[in-house]
Amino acid sequence: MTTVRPEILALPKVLLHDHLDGGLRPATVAELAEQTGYDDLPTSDPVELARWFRESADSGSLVRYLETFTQTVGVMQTEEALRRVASECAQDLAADGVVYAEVRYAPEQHLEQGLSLEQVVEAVNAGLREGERLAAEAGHRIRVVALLTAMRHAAKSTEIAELAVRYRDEGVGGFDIAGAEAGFPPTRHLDAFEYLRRENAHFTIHAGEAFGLPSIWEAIQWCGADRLGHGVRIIDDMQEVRGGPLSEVPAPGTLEPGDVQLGRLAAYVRDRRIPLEMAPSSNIQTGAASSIQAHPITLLKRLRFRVTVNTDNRLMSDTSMSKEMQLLVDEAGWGVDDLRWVTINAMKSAFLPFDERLALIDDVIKPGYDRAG
Ligand SMILES: O=c1[nH]cnc2c1ncn2[C@@H]1O[C@H](CO)[C@@H](O)[C@H]1O
Ligand SMILES: [Zn+2]
Repeated sequence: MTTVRPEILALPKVLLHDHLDGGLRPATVAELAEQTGYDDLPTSDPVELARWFRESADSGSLVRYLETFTQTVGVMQTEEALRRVASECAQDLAADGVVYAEVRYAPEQHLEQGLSLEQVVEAVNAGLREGERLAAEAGHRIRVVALLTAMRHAAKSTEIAELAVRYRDEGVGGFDIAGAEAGFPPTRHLDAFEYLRRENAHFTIHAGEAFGLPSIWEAIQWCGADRLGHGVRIIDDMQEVRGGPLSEVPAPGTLEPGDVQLGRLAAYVRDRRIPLEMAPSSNIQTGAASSIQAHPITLLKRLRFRVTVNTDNRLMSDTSMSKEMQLLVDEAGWGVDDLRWVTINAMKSAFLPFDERLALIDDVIKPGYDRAG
């Protein structure tokens, strides 16, 4: 059990990778199931439900981890449910000190009871706006932008990319692909990515989580991703100077920068400042990393890759931005300066216009960290 210290809770945070359908309050899952007639939940007790999600997601396999989303997606099939989940998401993030968040979800997964893609996007947007307003009334200012995800095993990516462009001035910041990685390379969706580039739109790709370097390479060099979802496996393209591949070093997080040599792809990712959206607890659950102490994020930070800290799925990992930060402090030797650095990294990497990113850095993030001393 991680105990979050008040100093960490008070820090301003920026969250780029958080799934709307991975962040429901357990009590809301139970209530929505009741209201919408969903009867497949393993239990309706919120405490048991919270444990069920965490334990089921703890499988060490991305595919089994993803099975738990059947339950959350199952209760998010009406406008009212989507609006409520989005509103609570914005409020929960704000209460955790998050000042800017990009929250993603796959509109194509919310059509089971007859909603259109547009109704899904508009219901989520209405909920996010309501959540921002309620958070501000409670004394926490937050800005939340939606990212639209297409599922990599499906064939809707061009349609979803068009949806993201259509709503880009109404609360949608960009596009993503997610789902099981092995067998579904990002190049399957090349048409969608080429369309987005022609439209000057932004996108991130889940890559290098369950699957290795080829998926990272495709995401960047074929698809042109602005950012990588996770990208943990980039360490497979790094060598220990005197030894073998870093992926075989038990605790790469403890190596010094001088001990490490980068391959061409890793060097490219660092040279081009490609943001890595890492989520330590989630990466342990899916088997992409073995522990917080051994997580490559600490070495990558020392090597000055553009790393960011994220929650991925707060419900499945029983986590929050504050908990992820506290874990890195307690188990990987991070200090407040490191947290400040990754927070500014994240804000620089946001799918928001440059002047707005700068304003949040100068007016909110830096003063917040200065106050923390
Ligand atoms: O870590 C992850 N890797 C890949 N896919 C994911 C991860 N977390 C969630 N999703 C998938 O994204 C969908 C839309 O939000 C979720 O329904 C889940 O299937
Ligand atoms: Zn994710």
